[in-house]
Amino acid sequence: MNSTNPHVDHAVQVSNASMVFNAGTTSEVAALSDVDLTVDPGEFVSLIGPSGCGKSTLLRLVANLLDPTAGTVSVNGKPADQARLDQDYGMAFQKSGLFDWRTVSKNIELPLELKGWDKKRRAERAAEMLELVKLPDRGNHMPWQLSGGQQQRIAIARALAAHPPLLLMDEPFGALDEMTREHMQAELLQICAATSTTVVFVTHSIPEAVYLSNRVVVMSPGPGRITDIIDVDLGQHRDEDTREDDTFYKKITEVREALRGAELGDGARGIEDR
Ligand SMILES: Nc1ncnc2c1ncn2[C@@H]1O[C@H](COP(=O)(O)OP(=O)(O)OP(=O)(O)O)[C@@H](O)[C@H]1O
Repeated sequence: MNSTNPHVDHAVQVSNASMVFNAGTTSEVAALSDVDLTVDPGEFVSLIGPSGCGKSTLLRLVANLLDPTAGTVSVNGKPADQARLDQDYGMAFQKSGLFDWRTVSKNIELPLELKGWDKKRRAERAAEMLELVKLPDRGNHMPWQLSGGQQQRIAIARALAAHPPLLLMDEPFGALDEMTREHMQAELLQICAATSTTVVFVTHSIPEAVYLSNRVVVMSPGPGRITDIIDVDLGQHRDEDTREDDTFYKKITEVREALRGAELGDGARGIEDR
């Protein structure tokens, strides 16, 4: 299944991290300032906040796509660069990032190839993942023959294919229609529960953050920082009825109020109430 080390206390630990782009120039941006965030193994944590508050930057630090200008980031108990080399996480970002010269199946198989899986096992897992994202007959298509939402589902299938211990997701469901989005949310939760996968998830949708998460991290811009962390406990077995629960609505209100508090004077740009 996955290689979560039960002796590792934290899946992700970000300590005193700051990120300044273009330091010392007229286009200097303090994207993150003094961010501390610890994510436990098996937890689902969402990052929410207005456009430009540093959500993607924080996720990119965890993925070791950026190095912080100050502070440290560790993943699975190792420095972030080592975790990247060890392929300790899967990623699904805003843009699908599929390779146009590989078929859909070959895209999904890519992380499995890197892990040395044999051809038969790779093909079986790719077929399983295509079923999961409800595109069972698209394996031999090229990515550019699919719609934007379908490409995004394939990117999610690829991120999940190797059942990595950690998933880093940046608005992965943003391009999907509402029904597919809710279906993917439910599937993601099931997979994560079955495989004890930890998830750090960036979203603009308050209900999505509340439905999925154990904790919702609220951020604010100028410079990007964490202003609130809200615990959510909707139980293990969330289903469609969960979305009608009083607790669900209460938590949505709590997150909305935390965002308002974080954004006083900055408006609620980019936050969806759906
Ligand atoms: N490579 C970069 N070079 C310079 N500035 C950057 C770079 N990447 C991000 N920034 C700046 O850092 C700040 C945080 O950006 P980031 O993309 O992390 O925000 P976000 O909260 O994910 O926004 P959105 O919700 O719009 O996706 C922004 O002001 C952005 O312009």
